[in-house]
Amino acid sequence: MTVKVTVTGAAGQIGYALLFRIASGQLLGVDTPVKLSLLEIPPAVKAAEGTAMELDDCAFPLLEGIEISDDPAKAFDGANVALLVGARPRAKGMERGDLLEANGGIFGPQGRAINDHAADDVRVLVVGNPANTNALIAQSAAPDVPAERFTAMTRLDHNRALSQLAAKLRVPVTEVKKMTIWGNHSATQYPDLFHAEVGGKIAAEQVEEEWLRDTFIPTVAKRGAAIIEARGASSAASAANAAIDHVHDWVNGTPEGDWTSAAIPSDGSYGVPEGVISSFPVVSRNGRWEIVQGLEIDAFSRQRIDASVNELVEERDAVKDLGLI
Ligand SMILES: NC(=O)c1ccc[n+]([C@@H]2O[C@H](COP(=O)([O-])OP(=O)(O)OC[C@H]3O[C@@H](n4cnc5c(N)ncnc54)[C@H](O)[C@@H]3O)[C@@H](O)[C@H]2O)c1
Ligand SMILES: O=C(O)C[C@H](O)C(=O)O
Repeated sequence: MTVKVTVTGAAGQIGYALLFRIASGQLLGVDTPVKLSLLEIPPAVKAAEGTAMELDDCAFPLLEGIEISDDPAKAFDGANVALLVGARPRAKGMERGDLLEANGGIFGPQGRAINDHAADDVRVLVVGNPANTNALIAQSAAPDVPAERFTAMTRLDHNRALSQLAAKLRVPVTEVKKMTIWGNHSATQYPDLFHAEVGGKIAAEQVEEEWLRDTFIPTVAKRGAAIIEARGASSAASAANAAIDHVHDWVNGTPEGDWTSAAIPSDGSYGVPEGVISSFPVVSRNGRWEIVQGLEIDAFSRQRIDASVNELVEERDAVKDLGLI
């Protein structure tokens, strides 16, 4: 059956890195035909049309059609997968409240359009920052869609953590298992090496304590800013790659004996207040994310998880005060 994938911010740099991979079958598998729906704001529709021309020019066997719109109701009509990439970036002099409010004006209406027009099985991944709280805004505007279908992306942080650890221990990334990113997709996130394993042994026991605390955690947590500094623009191909990984695993399942990271609505696990969209260790079974249960959390990890979750609670309270949820 053909799957309709809606991508917002389709003319942006992540959109450009994402759409061709979706159309080639990397999002859902090489047996699944896709229809793409591109949502943009009016001044960027022409650029989206240009990208659509290039998609046509690839003659992808799986790509059954492309629609372009500036109307969320049309763009999400019948969507099975919604990738919410377009967001309002922080401008000079903008306070955090202004940023949350500006994004509320995007993710509220998009959430409502998903509620009213998307397919019953819609799965939503929010990439646009601040991703966790934007996902919460969209979710609260979509009361008829099960809350668990709204997720935010921390898979890029997860992949960054895999790569940093593998380089440190000089092993292939495939040897690193059970990595976890906890909390917010922000500099407070906590990449956890106390449950990660390399060669079947706990990763934290294979690195120096100082490296873990003073190099690994800040390198992963501040990698987004380091990329902006180096490239002069935020991560795009790696962000698109992580979005592909997230949806692919959500739909197709995570491998046995391992887990991944995704920001999903909390059920109260690990002391994270219910409803907050926080990153957890997760597996996907039968098309649903499940939080990995029963991990022991020591004092070091507890403090860091709490710091990031507190930031999420503050963001939630701020958007509540603004009437956005
Ligand atoms: N979660 C993550 O790991 C992660 C990683 C990298 C980037 N990001 C975030 O992803 C977002 C997109 O990044 P980018 O580099 O593609 O940005 P970009 O500026 O290149 O593109 C954003 C696009 O979104 C469009 N847009 C804005 N408002 C829209 C709306 N209401 N509806 C539809 N489209 C809209 C813009 O016209 C633009 O084409 C940013 O918020 C960025 O911070 C998140
Ligand atoms: O866009 C950003 O602020 C950075 C981005 O979220 C990233 O992690 O690369």
